Amino acid sequence: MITASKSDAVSQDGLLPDLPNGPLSEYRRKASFNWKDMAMFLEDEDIIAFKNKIFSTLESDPLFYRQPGVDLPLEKYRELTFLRCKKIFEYNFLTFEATMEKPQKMLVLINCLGMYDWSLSTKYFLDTQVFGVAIGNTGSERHETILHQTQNMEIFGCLALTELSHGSNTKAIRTTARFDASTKEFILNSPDFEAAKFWVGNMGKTATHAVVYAQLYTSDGRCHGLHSFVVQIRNPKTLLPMPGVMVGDIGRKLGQNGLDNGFAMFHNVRIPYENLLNRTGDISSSGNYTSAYKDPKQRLGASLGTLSSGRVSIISMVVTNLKLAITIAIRFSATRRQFGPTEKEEIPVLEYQLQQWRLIPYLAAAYALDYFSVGFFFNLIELQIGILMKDRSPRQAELGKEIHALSCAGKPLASWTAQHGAQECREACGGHGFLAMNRLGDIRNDNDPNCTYEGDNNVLLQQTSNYLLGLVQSIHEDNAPCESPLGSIHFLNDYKTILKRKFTASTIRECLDCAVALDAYKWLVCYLLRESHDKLQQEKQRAANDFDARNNSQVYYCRSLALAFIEHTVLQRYYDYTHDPSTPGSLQPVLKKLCCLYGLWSLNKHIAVLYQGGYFAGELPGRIVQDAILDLCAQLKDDAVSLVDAIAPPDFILNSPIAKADGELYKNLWSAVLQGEKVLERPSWWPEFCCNKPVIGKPRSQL
Ligand SMILES: CCCCCCCCCCCCCCCC(=O)SCCNC(=O)CCNC(=O)[C@H](O)C(C)(C)COP(=O)(O)OP(=O)(O)OC[C@H]1O[C@@H](n2cnc3c(N)ncnc32)[C@H](O)[C@@H]1OP(=O)(O)O
Ligand SMILES: Cc1cc2nc3c(=O)[nH]c(=O)nc-3n(C[C@H](O)[C@H](O)[C@H](O)COP(=O)(O)OP(=O)(O)OC[C@H]3O[C@@H](n4cnc5c(N)ncnc54)[C@H](O)[C@@H]3O)c2cc1C
Repeated sequence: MITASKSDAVSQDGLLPDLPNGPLSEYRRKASFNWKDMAMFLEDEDIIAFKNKIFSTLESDPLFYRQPGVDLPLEKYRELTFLRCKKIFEYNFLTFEATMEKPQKMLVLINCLGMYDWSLSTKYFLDTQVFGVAIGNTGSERHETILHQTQNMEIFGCLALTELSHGSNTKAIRTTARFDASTKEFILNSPDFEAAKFWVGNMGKTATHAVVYAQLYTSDGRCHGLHSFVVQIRNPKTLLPMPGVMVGDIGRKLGQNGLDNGFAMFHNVRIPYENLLNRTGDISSSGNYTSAYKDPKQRLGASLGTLSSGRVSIISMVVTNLKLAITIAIRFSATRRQFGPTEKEEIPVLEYQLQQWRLIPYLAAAYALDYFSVGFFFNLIELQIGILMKDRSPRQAELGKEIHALSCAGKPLASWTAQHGAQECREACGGHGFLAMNRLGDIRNDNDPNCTYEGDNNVLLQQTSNYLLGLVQSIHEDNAPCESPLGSIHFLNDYKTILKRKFTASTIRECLDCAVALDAYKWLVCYLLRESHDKLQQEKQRAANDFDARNNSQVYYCRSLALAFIEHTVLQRYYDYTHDPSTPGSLQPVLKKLCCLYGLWSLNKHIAVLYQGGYFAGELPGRIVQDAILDLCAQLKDDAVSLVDAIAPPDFILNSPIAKADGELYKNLWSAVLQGEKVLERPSWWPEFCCNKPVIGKPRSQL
């Protein structure tokens, strides 16, 4: 193990306490790097100190005490989540000034609270950020008071776009907001129960205000499309519904049950006309409608633009889940022994090639996607600054489009990777992975809706492929370069040359250079772009309309294109980072291995297309890619424990007895089981067995 220099060690020790000795120590000794060096490379001192402050505050507050795996009744869980949310307001971990100084702290706070409990994190951020950002992005100065009221919890917010019968198809939202010139108000109506707002987080029990998306009608009866409005739905003094509002809770979900998702119907609800969030379209007091966006399609895009910030943040949230799950599975696998070369000696299950192949690629994915998520968040901040500064330059517009395209594929890639990873980790921990107290079930179930909310993954991917297909014309006209603010499409300028390339590596050793996977990805994206474009043209000739043509070009074409494109982007960014000369020499070898493993493992899922399109030929490419994956897993297995140590939260936050930092798997699990409520008591219904014996074959009357 390589150790830190003396001065580094001093600052590290304050921020990153030593991990306890125990059954994990052997793996820790075998690591090729110092986990503290890694932790301090991944995040700077200020961020680590900020995380420590959040974690230690929660741990020392009795309100945040919890027993692993305890299933609270719904009402109790909602109440507790609300009380904790209120406490987060009191702690005020992140002031406005601190956010402005270092915006990424917002993401850190979302994730730290999420690591503790996602219901708490989403509750808090739906109010303070999702509601707040929607107002900030699409409103104007006249809405500032509402933002202030949110910050000190005078009011509580939510974002209501989805309706009972429409979610993805936002154009078809049916709630109406009609301007009444006589009173200078909008009147909101839900035409019927199918147009009730539905699924809205915080709306079930707590929200007093909602950003409501509705079709705007002027008094001449013209519809100007989807706009957003601030609507008061409950009285903040009583939490009772406002006149004309029917609001309720949609009930128990598959996860995140501390959060109250709700519905609302509006019956002639009057709001001042100033409550229109007027960035994309405005109405004068006399009722004249104006908009800078003449094209209704562009206007729709602009009013939905605010969703991008949620999607970008979700990428980081799901990577956090992957980090939690993989920490649990790796620590468990390093301490769980099963079978061995001799009857006397059993080996940790992490020593099995099969276990390594199931887990270590997810560890690599956690590192690569984490890096992407943070960098991409900075890109979002740049976009946000432009929005707030009212930047109307072409670059700002292009940045919005590129972030939309990347987030519409980034969220699917990351949320699915976390979802599959959490399930693999659950199974990798065998039966103990299925015990609620070990938390893998909660991680999986709380992660799951990320595949759906802020846009269904499969629907969103179509936005990314649309963006790429829109570039085909410039690609064919050589004098119109493919350019974008973040550079994600620059490589398409070499489209024609890239398509002529073939896989040239002939040994496993050559494949261990990450550039091999990166080159293959460049070819894959170009190939899928060409094939998707051709497929779409063929379908257009065959199908009755463009709608059918597009739908029939998704499977194996546009969908794969969007995923390959985002995988390429993630890999390219991670490659540049791990190969940067400023990356410490002591960490570079392990980081490069992670990069290479993530690249080859992801690429391996496209192997059929690589053969189909002729980039791979013969049995060698497929074989050496697979052998290289196994080789990298074997090389990384002694680093795996230290790699999770560098990203794991403290035990109190991780909250999984099988994965505590001391590695005392059995002692911790046994003690958690014995501390369970009534664990050694006979059941209260014991006489049902002992006295009231059944008469076999004769059910008793229930009366
Ligand atoms: C600092 C931050 C902190 C944040 C802190 C986070 C905390 C995190 C807690 C999260 C907790 C979960 C909270 C769940 C909250 C919900 O789930 S809210 C509800 C979310 N609902 C959705 O996302 C609905 C999904 N559907 C849609 O967004 C859109 O309708 C679709 C599917 C993207 C487009 O549908 P369509 O009718 O086919 O329209 P389409 O013709 O493709 O689009 C029109 C144009 O607009 C453009 N466009 C559409 N959307 C956009 C956009 N967003 N941007 C730019 N352009 C766009 C299109 O690209 C297109 O442009 P052109 O191609 O014409 O140039
Ligand atoms: C936990 C949770 C919290 C939520 N919070 C909020 C919130 O705070 N505010 C809010 O407004 N909404 C919220 N939502 C709603 C969420 O945004 C929607 O569920 C989401 O946008 C998907 O819409 P939908 O449920 O109507 O699915 P649908 O659009 O009905 O999709 C159903 C299925 O059809 C497929 N499909 C649809 N269209 C196509 C197509 N064109 N091509 C191919 N397949 C297609 C989809 O892939 C999906 O599998 C939340 C949802 C959940 C689960």
